[in-house]
Amino acid sequence: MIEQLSAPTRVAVLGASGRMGAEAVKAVEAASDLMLVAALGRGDSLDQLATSGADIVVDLTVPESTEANVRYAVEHGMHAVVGTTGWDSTRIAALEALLAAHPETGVLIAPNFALGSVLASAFAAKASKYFESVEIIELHHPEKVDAPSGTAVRTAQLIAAERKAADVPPSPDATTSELAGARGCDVEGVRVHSVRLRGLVAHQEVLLGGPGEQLTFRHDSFDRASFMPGVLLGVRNVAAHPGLTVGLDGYLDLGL
Ligand SMILES: NC(=O)C1=CN([C@@H]2O[C@H](COP(=O)(O)OP(=O)(O)OC[C@H]3O[C@@H](n4cnc5c(N)ncnc54)[C@H](O)[C@@H]3O)[C@@H](O)[C@H]2O)C=CC1
Ligand SMILES: O=C(O)C1=N[C@H](C(=O)O)C[C@H](O)C1
Repeated sequence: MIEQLSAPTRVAVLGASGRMGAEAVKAVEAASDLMLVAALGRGDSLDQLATSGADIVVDLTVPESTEANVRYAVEHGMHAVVGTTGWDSTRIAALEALLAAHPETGVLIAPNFALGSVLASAFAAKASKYFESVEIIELHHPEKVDAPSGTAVRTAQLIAAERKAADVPPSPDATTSELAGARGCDVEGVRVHSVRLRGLVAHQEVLLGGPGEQLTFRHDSFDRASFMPGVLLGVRNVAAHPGLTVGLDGYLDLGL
């Protein structure tokens, strides 16, 4: 009997010469169920996506271009797995409207593809309602162009939602005099501090404080290889999840 093999999923990577894109190209090439059909960089025409016959576009570019890239993919019937930062509420709303007109298309926006990071953020959010105080410290390599990190914004949003649902008051803070930036920035009521330091890749601590105790959730990506299992998970699952999914946890069974 001849075994019927299913055709590999055709994948295009945008931002293929970047730190993440280059790693994603290698990961797709190494996966026997996937076929890399396009690897595009800045200045390449998006029409190469359509001519490549890609089923799925992986966007690892820059905040200025990611929205147009994803719009092109959706309008041309391709699913998208997006790691690029910069997806604020206005962009998300516009993408949701676009997807409503393309109900069979899936888009995953994953602020962080590292499974440990996704877990740390989810656990920290769940725990945060039991503590008076919460602050986030994110630490990254000095080439990073945006601050705070997309992961920190997402973590703060998850924390804020948990604390709001549980009627937890704002974190106590008596500061009345401040050198600008000393207390970080405010993301939905959560203070976020950004460190940029040579030698780092991507790291985050969520500090939870209560009377006489502290609980810290820390995650470290020491290498961009840490993001690749999540990228592949996204690529393999996005077609089965039409509409917009924000956060890789949407494809995981965290039981939280
Ligand atoms: N979700 C996640 O787990 C992770 C997300 N990121 C995010 O991914 C993005 C990329 O990060 P890096 O690879 O470190 O940056 P990078 O600067 O090394 O790479 C970005 C690449 O995109 C290219 N590019 C810019 N505009 C383009 C366009 N219109 N079409 C095709 N290519 C274009 C640039 O020339 C560059 O090669 C950032 O937003 C970063 O925050 C980074 C690491 C992990
Ligand atoms: O630019 C980076 O490097 C990273 N960007 C993402 C973010 O902003 O959260 C994910 C990870 O932290 C690495």
